[in-house]
Amino acid sequence: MSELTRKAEKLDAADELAAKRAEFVLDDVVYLDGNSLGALPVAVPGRLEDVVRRQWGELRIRSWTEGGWWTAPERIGDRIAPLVGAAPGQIVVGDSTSVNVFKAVVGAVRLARLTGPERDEIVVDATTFPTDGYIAESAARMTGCTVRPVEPSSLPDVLGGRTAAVLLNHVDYRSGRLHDLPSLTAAVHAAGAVVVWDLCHSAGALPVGLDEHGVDLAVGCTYKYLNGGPGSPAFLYVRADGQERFDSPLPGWNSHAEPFGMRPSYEAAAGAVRGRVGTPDILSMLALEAALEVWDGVTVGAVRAKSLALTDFFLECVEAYVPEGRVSCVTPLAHGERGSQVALRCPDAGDVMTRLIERGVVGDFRHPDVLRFGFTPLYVGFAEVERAARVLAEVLA
Ligand SMILES: Cc1ncc(COP(=O)(O)O)c(C=O)c1O
Ligand SMILES: Nc1c(O)cccc1C(=O)C[C@H](N)C(=O)O
Repeated sequence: MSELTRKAEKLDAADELAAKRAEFVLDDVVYLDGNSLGALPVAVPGRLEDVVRRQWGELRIRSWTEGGWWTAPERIGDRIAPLVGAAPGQIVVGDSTSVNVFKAVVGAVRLARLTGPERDEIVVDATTFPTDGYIAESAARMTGCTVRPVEPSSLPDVLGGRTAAVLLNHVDYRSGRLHDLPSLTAAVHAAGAVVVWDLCHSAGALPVGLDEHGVDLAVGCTYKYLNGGPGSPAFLYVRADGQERFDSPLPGWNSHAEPFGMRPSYEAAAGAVRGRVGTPDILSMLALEAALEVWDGVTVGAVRAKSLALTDFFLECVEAYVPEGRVSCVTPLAHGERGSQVALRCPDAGDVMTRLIERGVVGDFRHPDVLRFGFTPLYVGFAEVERAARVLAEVLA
């Protein structure tokens, strides 16, 4: 037994989250792609069966009221809230992340213009996941703004009296770099602008502190570290003291103060409900609700501690096993700058990932040359990490 195998055994034995793995459907594949699609929680199939057969099949329309379907977006938002450091009443679940980026960015420009009508720039993280950039472009055209791309580290240099809104990713999807949410939020506020954070790669992986750091608006998906399933609905956070001024560009009837009043004129509901649009996707939404039960008794702090230990150990194993110079690490080594993934660059990354998957180690490939490995602390163990690095070294040899 090698030294690293022994170390993995010790780390697994001391892992306080180890028992959580049994709450997921897993096999002997090393699954390091939870930053794309989280694994299936054991509770989900049975819950969906009930939702379909009893709630839909037997109760039918009654489920909207008696079964709590109508209030699911806010109820599930409140279940996500503590995971991202938000008090209740500020998060609604629904629609895709892309749609919520649209609501948040247009809403942010409208908020900024209440006090600065001349503001006409939307600043966007230059390395953003593409959908955010595409939507910011469209939001800019609709609001008479221009988009200004910037590396997050240079953000303070471009902020000014013209900045209306700033859209940033908390963790970069490709490199795994964690951006400094507290200081960047403070810089945006000092310029009198409104910030929107995309939490897709941090929600459920590390502490976010939305309320603590005074974030205005945030969006995130639920199918990565929150394990809600393929295409599960996203979430939108609107800070409590901005809700009354939040003017959604998609004011569907579900966000109306009195939706069943069927009135021709629009009056926005109070609270987080104002972020809703139309009829929620109940099957996906209630699958997500069941998936979130794995968080009972788990703190985000414990998840973060294990996440850092997993990524540290993976880097240590890669360093020990992989021939020198064969890959270079794109993810920052400093804990304060690392999300819950490790990205390694190598010229033949596409082929390498195909061969890794054939050998039971699943990560993903991001164009043009990045191998991405995501570590979900609720179900990934240290022995698996050692095995992944060992197989990677064999494939690269
Ligand atoms: C940072 C980020 N934003 C947005 C998305 C996707 O948005 P949507 O849920 O609308 O597909 C992803 C991943 O798919 C992402 O990584
Ligand atoms: N949302 C996805 C999908 O529908 C299919 C495949 C992958 C995804 C992803 O989530 C990709 C992911 N956001 C990324 O960071 O690359």
